[in-house]
Amino acid sequence: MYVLVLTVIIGVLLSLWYWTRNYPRSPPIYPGGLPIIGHPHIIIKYRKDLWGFLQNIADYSVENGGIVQLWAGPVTAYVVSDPEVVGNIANTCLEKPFFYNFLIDSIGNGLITLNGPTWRIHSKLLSPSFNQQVLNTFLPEMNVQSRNMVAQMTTVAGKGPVDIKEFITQYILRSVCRTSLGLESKDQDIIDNGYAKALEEIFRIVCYRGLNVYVHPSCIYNWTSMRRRELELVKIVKNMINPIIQKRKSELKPTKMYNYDSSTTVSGKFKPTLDLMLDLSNEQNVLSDDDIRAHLNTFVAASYDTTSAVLHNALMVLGSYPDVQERVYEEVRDVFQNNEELTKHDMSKLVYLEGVIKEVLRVYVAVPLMARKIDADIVLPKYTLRAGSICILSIYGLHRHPSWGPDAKEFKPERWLNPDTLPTNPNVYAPFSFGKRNCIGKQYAMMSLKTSIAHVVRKFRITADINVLKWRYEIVLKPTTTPLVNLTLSSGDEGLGEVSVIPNRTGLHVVVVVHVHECLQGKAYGRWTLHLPVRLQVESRRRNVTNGAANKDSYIFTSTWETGHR
Ligand code: HEM
Repeated sequence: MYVLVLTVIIGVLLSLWYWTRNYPRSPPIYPGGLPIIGHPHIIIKYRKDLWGFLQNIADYSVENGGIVQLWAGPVTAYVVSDPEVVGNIANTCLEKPFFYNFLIDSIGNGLITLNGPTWRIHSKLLSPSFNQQVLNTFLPEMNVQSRNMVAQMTTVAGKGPVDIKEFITQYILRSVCRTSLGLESKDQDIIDNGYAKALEEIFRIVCYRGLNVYVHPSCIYNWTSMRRRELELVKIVKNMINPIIQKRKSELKPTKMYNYDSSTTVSGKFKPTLDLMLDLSNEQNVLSDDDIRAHLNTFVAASYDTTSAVLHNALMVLGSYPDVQERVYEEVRDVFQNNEELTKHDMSKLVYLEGVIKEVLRVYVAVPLMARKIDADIVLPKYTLRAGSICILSIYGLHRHPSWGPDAKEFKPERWLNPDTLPTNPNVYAPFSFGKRNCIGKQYAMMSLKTSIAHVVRKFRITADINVLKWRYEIVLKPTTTPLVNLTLSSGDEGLGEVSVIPNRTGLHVVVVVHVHECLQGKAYGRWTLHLPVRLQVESRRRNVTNGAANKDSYIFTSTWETGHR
């Protein structure tokens, strides 16, 4: 009798499973799924190379008409790389799936995790803090922080292959913490040593939980040492950020500086995002202290990993493609001229650099996947995506879509210079997502990347090889090994004093006086690119470089250029 009942139950479950998986108009199923359980065992098998597994699924989706289906028990997920379908879902499904909630427990409910009408209201309220007029006021701060990063990099220039990650992450953190929290330089330690490190670790824990199904249920997760550590970190973050909010509140109240117009600024330079939020909380009573803390944490967390990964990739790419680097250098030199800082007008002149950044974001995509919850059945020409399922949108797949042409996988910044060489369908490019929930910080990120890359390229010649790197998935794609770069000081026309060129038997004997920048004093060695008023052959090589201090802030370099001509 029992055997009969058991057989009937198993039979019903299997039929249910078969029916739901092969629901009429269901997309193709990714191979290897087990009845009822689905695909989790494959994730466990590939846990050491999760990115390899995710790439396989994305490729399978491209090869099978742009959609593929997977499941874990009752949860169905579609991986979509068809540009039309991705566009449709990004615009119509605005809710995030359950695993985004893991972030709420730790950093609060900010724009990334909010759903429904609250997201709509907060998103509308916060967008003014990222409009172009406000971003322009952040530019001087980005220049200052870029110069600090360059000065730090100078200490390792000429010392062979080095790891520059710390300089990059500090640049990103300091700029974003100062522009969003309004922290002054004296508070630098709070940023460098406490807040950011705690947020970074929280993010790592949340990411681990998201990728490991067995710690999804709170009843299990709450008993883990990971959760205990997470709670400690949450406390650290709260204890740091609450006093900052309270202090700023008390500073602003007496002067009634709340009204958010871009002319009133903290320390006479810019107005941080925190001020806008305090204004909204004071005048309109719409944001609580908890909301403010959640939004600030979200901005720092959302920008830190992403923008530093892209900046790192961009510098690696420049080091791997010397011709591209040379062209960026020429453009940057023309735009900077003799100035120390880039202005808002300079931003639009850095056309080639913008192409390079866009191509880095396409080929070395920072956020390769994002997810949405499907709230009502979506009927597509071939398939129906069922309500209650999760949709993984493959940005990685879009960026390799056949409409990019046969060279889709190649790094070619030139394609951005001529609109005719770009795909006609705009949906195949989405490094910052698209639709209504796209990245609020995308202009901020572009401005920060342009400024920092321009400052670095102006000062250094970079050598690296990005093609040796392998990648791991942690929401943001990161290299599995430490990427190393060679930095060599270069000198453009800035700082260049008198130049005398004396022809000799083998070529040209060049004597150059270089006025050395403050931060380079005592370290002016390495290779210098000299842009002479006369055009030398490309194959010119410089040798016999000698240097000696002429006075406090200039050096004399003498060198012989073999031109092959006389
Ligand atoms: C190169 C750097 C960046 C990249 C590649 C990037 C990418 C993305 C992507 C793909 C999303 C969609 C995520 C999803 O729907 O699951 C997103 C959302 C978001 N990003 Fe960024 N981001 C970058 C920089 C920034 C910066 C600098 C900030 C803030 C200062 C920021 C704040 C946000 C926020 C708040 C959201 C959630 C928007 C919403 O749902 O309303 N991001 N970003």
